[in-house]
Amino acid sequence: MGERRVWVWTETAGDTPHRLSLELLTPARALGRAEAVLLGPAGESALQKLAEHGATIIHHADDPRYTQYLVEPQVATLSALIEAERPDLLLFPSTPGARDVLARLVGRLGVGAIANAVAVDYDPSGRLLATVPCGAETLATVTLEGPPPYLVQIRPKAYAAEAVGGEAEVRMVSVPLDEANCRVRVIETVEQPAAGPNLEDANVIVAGGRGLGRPENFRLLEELANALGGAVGASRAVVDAGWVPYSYQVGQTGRTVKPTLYIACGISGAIQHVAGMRGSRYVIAINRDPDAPIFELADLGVVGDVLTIVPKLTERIAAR
Ligand SMILES: Cc1cc2nc3c(=O)[nH]c(=O)nc-3n(C[C@H](O)[C@H](O)[C@H](O)COP(=O)(O)OP(=O)(O)OC[C@H]3O[C@@H](n4cnc5c(N)ncnc54)[C@H](O)[C@@H]3O)c2cc1C
Repeated sequence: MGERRVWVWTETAGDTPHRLSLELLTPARALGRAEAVLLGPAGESALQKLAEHGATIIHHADDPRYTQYLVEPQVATLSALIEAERPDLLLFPSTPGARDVLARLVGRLGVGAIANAVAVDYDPSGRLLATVPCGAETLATVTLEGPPPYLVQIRPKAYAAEAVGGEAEVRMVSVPLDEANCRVRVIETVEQPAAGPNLEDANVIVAGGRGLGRPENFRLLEELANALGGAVGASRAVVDAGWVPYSYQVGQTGRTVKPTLYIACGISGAIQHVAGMRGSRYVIAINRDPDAPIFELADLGVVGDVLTIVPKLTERIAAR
């Protein structure tokens, strides 16, 4: 058997590859020959960055319609490429766009896919193994039956992006783009301004839940986060209540974060919340209910009123 071909679905943010796609080049390199697929305009620096992170081949198409229209043209071209080249494994980042592409590929190609994986590997017999969290405490190892290609979507920060240096051959994709697939046009994109560091990049996250009582009390978390150089996150309960924007939400239907320190303030610790922050190195929980599930996972638990404890903590940290 020749070297495995592992493709990484690449999205770009501005003129740089999305950080989550760069992360996936790390397992791709470990499992075989890492190749990137990038559909849409991209500058030399984006291609260079992919090469630096270990892509040896970049399948690239620079037609602007790939980004002017939602996923259909990308899916049509990617499935034609897969049929023609038969890669062994495709890795997708956990972005909304990649989720959409993955689901449509499953329908088009009739193959299975694994979503939400935190690790991917092959066993000595060549069987694909992916590790997937099932709830807060359990990790399952799953595989895909049948012949490749296998499709696996990986969670953020499951792997670290590594600039290993290197050169890549850029192969321009020759699949013609069919106008019939250009049906859903992007009219406008609006970036929601976020204060403080991006949640996914933050080393410290101070997250708040319904225990804060009122939206105005999020100010206390902002002050603590500022003192620690961190970002503010939230549970879905308070996002649904309109206290903070969706961009703050941590959990199964929000962001997956992996900071060094996660301070959960007035958050009960529902499994859907824990799914998004269980990878945090240290967890401090402040909750007035000593039986709150969040304490099962916390390295340090403080039983008490978050509205009293957080300002004191901020004061002490700011005084240092
Ligand atoms: C399909 C699905 C997806 C979901 N996705 C997500 C998701 O992505 N993220 C997410 O967070 N949730 C998600 N949820 C919702 C989740 O199940 C919980 O409802 C939610 O996480 C609860 O938020 P909370 O902890 O803020 O509120 P609560 O569960 O109401 O907990 C509030 C906590 O605050 C404590 N408290 C109250 N007052 C104080 C005080 N003064 N001081 C200290 N502590 C206090 C209470 O003891 C309690 O533990 C999802 C649910 C479903 C069904």
